[in-house]
Amino acid sequence: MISVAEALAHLFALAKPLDTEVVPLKHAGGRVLAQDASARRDQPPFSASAMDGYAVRDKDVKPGAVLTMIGESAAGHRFDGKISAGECTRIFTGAPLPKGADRIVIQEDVIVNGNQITIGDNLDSNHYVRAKGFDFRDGQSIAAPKKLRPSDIALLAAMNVPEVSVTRKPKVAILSTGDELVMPGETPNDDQIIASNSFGLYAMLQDLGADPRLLPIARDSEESLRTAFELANDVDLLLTIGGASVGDHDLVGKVAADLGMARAFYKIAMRPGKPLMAGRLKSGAMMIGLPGNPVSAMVCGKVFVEPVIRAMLGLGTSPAPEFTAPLAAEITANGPREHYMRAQLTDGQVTVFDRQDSALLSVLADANILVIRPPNDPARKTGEVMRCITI
Ligand SMILES: Nc1nc2c(c(=O)[nH]1)N[C@H]1C(S)=C(S)[C@@H](COP(=O)(O)OP(=O)(O)OC[C@H]3O[C@@H](n4cnc5c(N)ncnc54)[C@H](O)[C@@H]3O)O[C@H]1N2
Ligand code: MOO
Repeated sequence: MISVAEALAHLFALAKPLDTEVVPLKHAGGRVLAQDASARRDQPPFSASAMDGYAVRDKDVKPGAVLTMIGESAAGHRFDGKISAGECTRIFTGAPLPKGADRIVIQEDVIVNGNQITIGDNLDSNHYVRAKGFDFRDGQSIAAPKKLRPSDIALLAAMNVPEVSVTRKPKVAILSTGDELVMPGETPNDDQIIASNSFGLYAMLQDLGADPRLLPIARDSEESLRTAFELANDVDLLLTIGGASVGDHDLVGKVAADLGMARAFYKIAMRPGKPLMAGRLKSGAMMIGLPGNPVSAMVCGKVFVEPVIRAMLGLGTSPAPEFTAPLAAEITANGPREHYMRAQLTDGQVTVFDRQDSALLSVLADANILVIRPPNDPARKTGEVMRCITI
């Protein structure tokens, strides 16, 4: 059995960044920017008022001073003239600052009488002017690679960038295997259960910005598995679930090998997740064979599939980000496999759940972190600091 770190290194060797495509901005949220995007103008493109009030010359501003209004500057409609000594214009938020003006006095600070204003006694020192290029300059860029958040999309729009180059979404097929499985909503017989982790992985992949597809459940026969593998000829990654262990009906490894899969590894010193396998299929796609136990598949999704998808998206090769936090209660020694334990982080303290069987999805749903225990980690006392990842 290889270590988790060795398995990740194998996976990163298989997962190459995908090609790119150009998409309109409204479809770019959550995608990964593949080429730097540069502003096509200054923002604001002119010195602009930050408030509703009066555009004035700073040197004319004194409590009690009377200024004559010679026009108006509104957003989208600048005042074309020039302000001279003793003059001002009405101005609104976002409007271009007229020539000659270098300050806004807000309307709350003046008394208006016809076309004259009198400056009040309680002025603040703020000029309320946003200089040309105050937000960003023409040519300023957002550096790739970057997963585009809503705030990035707003910035790109302001930069007058209508479309961006992004990494293609990885196409991922999810294949559940087993005679015992039916789809949610179907009527199982007495010996059957509902396929679950396939749906959890589908949601995880959607969140990551991949393009997942659920294949029909394959039965525990070589023929059914072969047919299902063929349905995944066009994908970047095939995730199989179950049939990975040593039982008589665990046929995934054999069928994959028969179909020409070049295996990178099988079995890792990890709990849950021991029978994980990976390799390259004849089609060129990557395959990751996940263990069937629901929690094992989901934990392997977090620890292996998520970094693989990030690598395919061009976001680099790094494991799930870790942090540390102290234990709220003691825990017993770990066994020989690196253990990813379901736990709850509350008020900065970690409570590791007692029940860690890899069939317990309810315990996974109650957890908000996984605590990582190295092989043979000794018993740990309250307050000891543990490595954790968010789930
Ligand atoms: N003699 C041994 N037995 C087992 C070993 C071992 O080393 N020696 N390893 C155990 C470990 S650890 C794991 S993990 C499991 C993994 O086995 P498989 O990957 O072959 O998975 P299955 O046997 O097909 O299924 C296990 C379990 O999970 C349920 N399952 C499968 N797919 C789904 C799905 N899509 N949704 C929900 N539940 C699913 C399945 O019904 C089984 O209950 O092997 C141990 N055995
Ligand atoms: O390695 Mo298995 O995934 O413990 O249940």
